[in-house]
Amino acid sequence: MSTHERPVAPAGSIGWSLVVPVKPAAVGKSRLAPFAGGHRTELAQAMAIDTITAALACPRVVELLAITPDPEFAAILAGVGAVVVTDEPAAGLNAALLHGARLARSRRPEGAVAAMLADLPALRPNELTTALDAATAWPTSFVPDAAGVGTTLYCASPGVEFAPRFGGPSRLAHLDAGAVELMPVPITSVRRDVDTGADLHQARDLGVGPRTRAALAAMARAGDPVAETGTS
Ligand SMILES: Nc1nc2c(ncn2[C@@H]2O[C@H](COP(=O)(O)OP(=O)(O)OP(=O)(O)O)[C@@H](O)[C@H]2O)c(=O)[nH]1
Ligand SMILES: C=C(OP(=O)(O)O)C(=O)O
Repeated sequence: MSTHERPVAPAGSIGWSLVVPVKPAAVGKSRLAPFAGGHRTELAQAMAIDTITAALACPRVVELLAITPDPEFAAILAGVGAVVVTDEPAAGLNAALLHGARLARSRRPEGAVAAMLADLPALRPNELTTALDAATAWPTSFVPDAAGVGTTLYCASPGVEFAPRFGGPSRLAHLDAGAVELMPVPITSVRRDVDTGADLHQARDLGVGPRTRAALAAMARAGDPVAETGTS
């Protein structure tokens, strides 16, 4: 467990265990390769660290479990305050999330559990608070990604089965499974996932965290077109 100082949740609010999956940076964010070139690994790591740092600043997040098979990156994530979990059973995203959620519930049996993707570099802690507070009204709920196709946050209230269906058109998969779409609430930064150069431009305009800003500056120095002009 980290000894990092955490914001204090107001009395009466529900605390969440947040499970955040992170692929090894060397293979993750492959769709950014055409735009980030040699900076892709650095950028993928920077976005994950900014996402996790912002989530840990949300007072509703009691514990953040980062799931990664990458030991070097695990040490960095532990350094910013995450509880690091190994990627088991190494059977893809939803299996890793189920593993993380089981562990979260073994640590906090009555707790609420959510899964959030690690590619939200403009995440605002107060907007995550808004989303998690809205989620407390429903057994299961989710936040669609900015494109309205995927999902960035999936939430299961205390005692409710945690059954994430991330991957591809997961908005529809979560709706089909009976999860409630948390819209419309002002949570632009929770929806702003980054898969492409165009997404990166949008996130930069919203305001990314310091690690991502530094990675973009390094890309700009190297003459990367997205970092310099925002074109994809
Ligand atoms: N621990 C873990 N995290 C995963 C796994 N698959 C995906 N993720 C994470 O889940 C989120 C969404 O992943 P994807 O969209 O599949 O992959 P990506 O790395 O974001 O991007 P692409 O390589 O361009 O598909 C990211 O935070 C990934 O790091 C997995 O098998 N294990
Ligand atoms: C896995 C997902 O996200 P993406 O592939 O867009 O990162 C998803 O939206 O379910």
